[in-house]
Amino acid sequence: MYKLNKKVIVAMSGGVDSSVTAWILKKKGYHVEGLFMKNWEEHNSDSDMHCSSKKDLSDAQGVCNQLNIFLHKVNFSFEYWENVFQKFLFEYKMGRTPNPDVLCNKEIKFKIFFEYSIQDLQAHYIATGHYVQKRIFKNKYFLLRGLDATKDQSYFLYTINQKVLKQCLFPIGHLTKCEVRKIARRINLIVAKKKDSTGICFISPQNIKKFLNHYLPHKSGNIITTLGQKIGQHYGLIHYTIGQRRGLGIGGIKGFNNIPWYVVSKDITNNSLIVSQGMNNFYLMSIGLIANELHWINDINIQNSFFCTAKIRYRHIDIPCKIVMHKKKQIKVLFERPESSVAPGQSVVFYLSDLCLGGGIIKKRLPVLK
Ligand SMILES: Nc1ncnc2c1ncn2[C@@H]1O[C@H](COP(=O)(O)OP(=O)(O)OP(=O)(O)O)[C@@H](O)[C@H]1O
Repeated sequence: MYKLNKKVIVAMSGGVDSSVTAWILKKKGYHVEGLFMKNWEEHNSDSDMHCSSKKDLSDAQGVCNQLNIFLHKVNFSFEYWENVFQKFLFEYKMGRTPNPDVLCNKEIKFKIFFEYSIQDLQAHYIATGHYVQKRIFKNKYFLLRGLDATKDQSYFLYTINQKVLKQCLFPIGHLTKCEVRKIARRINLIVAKKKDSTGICFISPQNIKKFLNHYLPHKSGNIITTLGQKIGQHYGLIHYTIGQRRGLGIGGIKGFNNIPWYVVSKDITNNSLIVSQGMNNFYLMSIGLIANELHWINDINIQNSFFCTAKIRYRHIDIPCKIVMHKKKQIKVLFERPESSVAPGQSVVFYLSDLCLGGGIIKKRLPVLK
């Protein structure tokens, strides 16, 4: 018997998380169908640049056969190209560090994937294998961090809205990755031992440099210190991010001590990379930031200032902070103590304990006063 005759479309990636998600929902009695989406056309890049969506599709199909559920396939590569990829490239071109996973969730998974499932496939819910949790209180929906702190993905989902959250299920959010793998092994899923995906949705981290080179004009230029001394050459500003230490190739320079060098800013006009020594150097430290493109999951009155914690990038610790209104549609985030390596373009996501409040895009950092 189907649970209350409720139909759920599970976003199946061919990975272990979404496969266990489908199994859990089926076991609970929902009418489960899978949906695999293709977001990238191979002819858009060299064949060795992208990870194989063919293999993922065949894994998703294999799991659906095992679980005896139907798998739909849909191609959103046009929408991905227009609404995610173009913005991703533009942000890189402007010297910022965008987060494609945040954009993909906002524009694809929890927008057109959602609409397609609810409207065209007439589902009551969609489900994904994200490590996040959902709660309902007084008819309002809340997004919580995943129970497994090492896998929590709420950072990537802060743009979700009430209407969508209402119809989303996250069946593995209260489990650890270890438990999910254990379930997969116990029920003999063909993907039980498949490696976790890393990096941008469709491209491995090893290929990101090659990939950006393929799409963006770039030229080498000078690496200069904050005092204007030329100390090396970079191979295209797009390849560097604020706070980056590795890959600069400028160790052991005559006249300088051995403290490591860090990227502190990019001078787009002069195509120069500005560096300074030490992770906590003055040029890298910020007392806060300005954020725009704000999204709040629940009603929050930002006219009044409030205290919470902020994550300035995925896998960064929570920073205690105060939020105050800045200009229209912008907020000022003031850290409890100065923080290193705030990178414009990244998302800043706010929490009250495990509750994800929402977030925005880092527009600029607020430097410490000299
Ligand atoms: N190509 C795809 N088609 C359908 N759903 C997808 C696809 N890629 C990702 N998803 C959905 O988004 C969720 C999170 O994606 P992410 O890329 O973070 O994968 P993951 O954490 O490695 O999960 P999985 O083990 O399921 O691949 C997946 O669990 C799945 O529900």
